[in-house]
Amino acid sequence: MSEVLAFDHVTAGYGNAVVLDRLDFSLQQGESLAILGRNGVGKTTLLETLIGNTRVMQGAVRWQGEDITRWPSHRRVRAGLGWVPQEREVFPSLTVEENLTVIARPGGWTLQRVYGFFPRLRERRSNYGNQLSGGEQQMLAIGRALMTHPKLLLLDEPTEGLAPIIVEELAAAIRRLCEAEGLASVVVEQHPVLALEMTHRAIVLERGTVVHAGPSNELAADHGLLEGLLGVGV
Ligand SMILES: Nc1ncnc2c1ncn2[C@@H]1O[C@H](COP(=O)(O)OP(=O)(O)OP(=O)(O)O)[C@@H](O)[C@H]1O
Repeated sequence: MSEVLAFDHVTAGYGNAVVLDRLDFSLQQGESLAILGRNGVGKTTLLETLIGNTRVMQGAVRWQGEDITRWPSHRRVRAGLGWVPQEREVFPSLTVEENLTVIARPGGWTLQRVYGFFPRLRERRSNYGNQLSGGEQQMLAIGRALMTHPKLLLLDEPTEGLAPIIVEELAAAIRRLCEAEGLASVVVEQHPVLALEMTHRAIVLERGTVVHAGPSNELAADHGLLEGLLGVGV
């Protein structure tokens, strides 16, 4: 396995406000990583820094051996970073099919392949974005990222506000994308147990820095550590 993504001592934030403080982590080819931590520790900011929406004051972000720290977002997307934002950002007045095709580029993922992956989107292909349930919107947001042919999916709280049965369906789809399609992923998730089920490795943030890094299954099995780091009763 080779390293595809690395944060080397990254200090980043918004304006003069520092949120990530000399943060280090790396990701191997095909690996999925959970970003855990209490509210406000910088999880979303880490994803925003990966896609190029923050100010990096120090350190470097490396993707497939290249220093992308100063690259604009669109260049990062072209280089294989697939962004699934927290707000889903589905276009409300476009149909499912238009949402999928509006930013599509030629490549391995076609409309039919996305529909094969999410049959529910095929059924809803003529519905407008604002007629979809939360779960369908999330599928559409992932489908839209797939249409940019990512090598790494960045998922910000993909199951937020969804019914438990949809959460299970989405978590299974995300796992399948990693295992069957070989996509790497970085997942920010409020539910640590679910996040650990979905990923190979996890890091835990506190005040913008990594306080724990290790295999997801080991952290999931260590209830005392999990509770100490995140304050969750499991
Ligand atoms: N656009 C922004 N401009 C200025 N400060 C911001 C911005 N977005 C987030 N912050 C601040 O950065 C800090 C970290 O926020 P972030 O959303 O990254 O944390 P988080 O761990 O994802 O939190 P949560 O679990 O609540 O979503 C917070 O103090 C927040 O107020």
